Amino acid sequence: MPWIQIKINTSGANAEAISDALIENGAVSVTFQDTHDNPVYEPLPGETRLWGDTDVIGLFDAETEMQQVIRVLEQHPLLGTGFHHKVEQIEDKDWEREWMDNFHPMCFGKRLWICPSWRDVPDPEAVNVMLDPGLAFGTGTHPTTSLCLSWLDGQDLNGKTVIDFGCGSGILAIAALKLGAAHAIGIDIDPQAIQASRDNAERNGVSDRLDLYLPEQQPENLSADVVVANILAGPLRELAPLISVLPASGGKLALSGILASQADDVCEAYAQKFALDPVAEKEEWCRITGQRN
Ligand SMILES: C[S@@+](CC[C@H](N)C(=O)[O-])C[C@H]1O[C@@H](n2cnc3c(N)ncnc32)[C@H](O)[C@@H]1O
Repeated sequence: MPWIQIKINTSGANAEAISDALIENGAVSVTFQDTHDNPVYEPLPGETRLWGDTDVIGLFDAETEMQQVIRVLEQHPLLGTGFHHKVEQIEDKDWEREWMDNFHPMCFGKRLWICPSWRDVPDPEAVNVMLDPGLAFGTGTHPTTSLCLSWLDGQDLNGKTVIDFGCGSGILAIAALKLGAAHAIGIDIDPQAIQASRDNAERNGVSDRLDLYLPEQQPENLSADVVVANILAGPLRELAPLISVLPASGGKLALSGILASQADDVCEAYAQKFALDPVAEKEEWCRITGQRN
């Protein structure tokens, strides 16, 4: 079946918002592509973001009234009337392959790389996590995952225990183990996430140091030196009584999945038990970190 593709050139900072607008207007998938086709995005030290010049490519069903979609997109504050775009009809292809071709190794912080498991590592001396997200969330391309990865890279994790609450692909737990943590626990409500985390742990040779649980299987009185939870603001607030007691006294906490506009609400739910750091932001998302009293 043929498809209609719209390609919009933008900055890396605006790419996620434009992707959301395409999905809201009926795109069945959206991919990001470096406009200049660099095989590997090389961020400046300490910087983690999409390419400066990014093509956002939305794929629509062949029956879609594209002129109507374009009229709606022209109302978007980041696009405007007559925004620059290219529409073309394309033949069906192997979309899984297409997605894999567009997922490149990415660097977070100073030493951590997330590498698609089907690619070569750019730097064998770095801390490399080989990842295939399968059906789970967590490739590193989302700002919330990226905020958590760069925070983990900045921690001294040597010999520490880490809980990854909402582990998805296992990306944060596995990164923590590769960065020196002795033991990690991943928890997720989605059995496919547990499976993806297990596969990725094996791929990275850390499965003997990663325990995975659905919430109902989770042992009582779990505690760790470091806890990361990249879920959404609502569940983070709701689960604050449970998540707050996971870090041991003096232990560290990082929360994400939170829009910057929701930061105050989430901070309020954790402020009693934690000395909170300044909130870190990336695009419209943020990360809250702190140390347990
Ligand atoms: C945004 S993804 C984060 C995945 C990965 N940790 C990352 O940083 O990319 C959130 C994950 O949390 C899981 N999740 C959502 N609510 C949860 C809950 N109440 N308890 C445990 N996991 C939850 C979802 O199934 C999903 O895999």
